[in-house]
Amino acid sequence: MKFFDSFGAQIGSLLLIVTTLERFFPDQFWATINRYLGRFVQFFNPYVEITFDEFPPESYGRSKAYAAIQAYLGTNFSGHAARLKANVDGESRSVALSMGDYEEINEVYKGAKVFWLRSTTYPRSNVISFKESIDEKRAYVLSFRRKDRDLVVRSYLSHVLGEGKKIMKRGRRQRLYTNVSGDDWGCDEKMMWKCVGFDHPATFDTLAMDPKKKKEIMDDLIEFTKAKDYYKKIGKPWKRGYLLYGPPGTGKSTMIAAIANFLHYDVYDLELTAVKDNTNLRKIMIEISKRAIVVIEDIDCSLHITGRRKRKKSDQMDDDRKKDDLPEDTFKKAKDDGGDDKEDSKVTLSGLLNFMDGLWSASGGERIFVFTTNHVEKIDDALIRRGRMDKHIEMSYCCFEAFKVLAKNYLNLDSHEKFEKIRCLLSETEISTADVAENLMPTSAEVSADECLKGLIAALQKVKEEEESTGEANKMEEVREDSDIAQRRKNEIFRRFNTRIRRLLSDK
Ligand SMILES: Nc1ncnc2c1ncn2[C@@H]1O[C@H](COP(=O)(O)OP(=O)(O)OP(=O)(O)O)[C@@H](O)[C@H]1O
Ligand SMILES: [Mg+2]
Repeated sequence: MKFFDSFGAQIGSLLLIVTTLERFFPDQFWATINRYLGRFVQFFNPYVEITFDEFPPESYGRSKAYAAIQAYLGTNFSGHAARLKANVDGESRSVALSMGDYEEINEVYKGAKVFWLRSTTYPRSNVISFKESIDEKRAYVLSFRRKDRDLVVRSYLSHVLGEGKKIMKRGRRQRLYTNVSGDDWGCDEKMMWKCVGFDHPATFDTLAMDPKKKKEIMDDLIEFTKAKDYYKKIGKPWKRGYLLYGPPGTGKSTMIAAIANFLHYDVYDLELTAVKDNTNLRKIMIEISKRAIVVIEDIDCSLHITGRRKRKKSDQMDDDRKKDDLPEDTFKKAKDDGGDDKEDSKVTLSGLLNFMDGLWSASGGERIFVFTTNHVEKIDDALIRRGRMDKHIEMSYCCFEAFKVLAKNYLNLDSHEKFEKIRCLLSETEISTADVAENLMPTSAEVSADECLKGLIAALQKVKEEEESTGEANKMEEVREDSDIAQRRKNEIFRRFNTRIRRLLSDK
């Protein structure tokens, strides 16, 4: 007891001395003391330390080296560590293990003993929270003896990074990313993309389109993936652009899924309206991994980047009203609600072009850009010129070849007596592939393939009749318009003639 009393008193006096010294000497003095103390300790320390930060301050995004080390250690040493972190992949139910905080493991490599420590530094905060902070700084620290420096730096590190990359590739699932709205990044710019596993079942086998066109696209994709050296030789970034255009329900989104599954690439679904400005667009770009498909759906609906981007949105709405024949009062309300230029996103055409062609676009490589639109004529030519969008693919209304793919997939039919009738009707009507697919899907197990085809024929006939009646109506409208114009012309001639006669009479 006596010992503790005197020990406590000594600590108390020491603290008093330190506080007094702190008050009399400037911060600089203490920084210098610290530095020399560090050097002194370092001089006698037989170990060297290398730190691999998860988010190195001098570079954008998550460190690839950190991810590779995590995979390497998680796979090879999960049996040795006492505390582990588990990352369970919901759909595939696979479990990826990684070292827990402050867990240390060691390994002997070609006679050299190395130590790995996973460290986490927490931000200084006055608020106590039990939730994982987004500002935590995680790192792996590698320690080894000075004498092994060459072996570790030259050989061991490349062994770890190489093996880690291989493990990551083996256990990798395709992912579907979507960008988080710029406002929600807060101070954490690591959260630009959110992702889920990509499980879309569409493939080129299930994609209904002309087989010749399909093969052409598949060949183009294969050529692209093999052409790394070629792109390097001609001095072009290794990327390719596809523009998919056509009416709704003709398979544009399905085609993107088929491409992703064919190449086993991740899909980055870029929602441009959620990107604040060009700077954010560039930051987002840098985060995209290589071997990725960057998709911008309905590009014509993105503010500021369509062909007539300099016009005010309200002018555009005036045109739309005329086209859609909306009643004046309904239109006025819609215009008041959203017609003014609320600039949610300030991404401009030049920002987008820079995103695709600029210096940053080449970082990573092996990227495919896909734009989709229902109105190709509305898009600025600069955006879709050849070289930027290398391939323009029209997804048009369902043709007989596309129908045959659907019949095989949905009803397991290669041929049927009703096919001929369907072929004739398809050549006379404009129906989306989605509508045809809908009719081919049996509503219950009792519905036979024959009944499905009958249903499709009925639907096609209905579409044909509607098209004919609208065609008639349009013709009548045209005739009426023509006669109106003729009448107006007649009136105008008559008016001029009258004026001239009156002038002549008054002159006399
Ligand atoms: N070419 C096709 N091959 C196979 N299925 C198709 C095809 N086109 C449409 N479908 C079916 O119709 C549904 C809608 O198709 P999808 O979303 O790909 O059309 P889209 O062209 O992207 O339409 P939108 O322009 O409205 O986005 C799909 O889920 C699919 O079942
Ligand atoms: Mg779509």
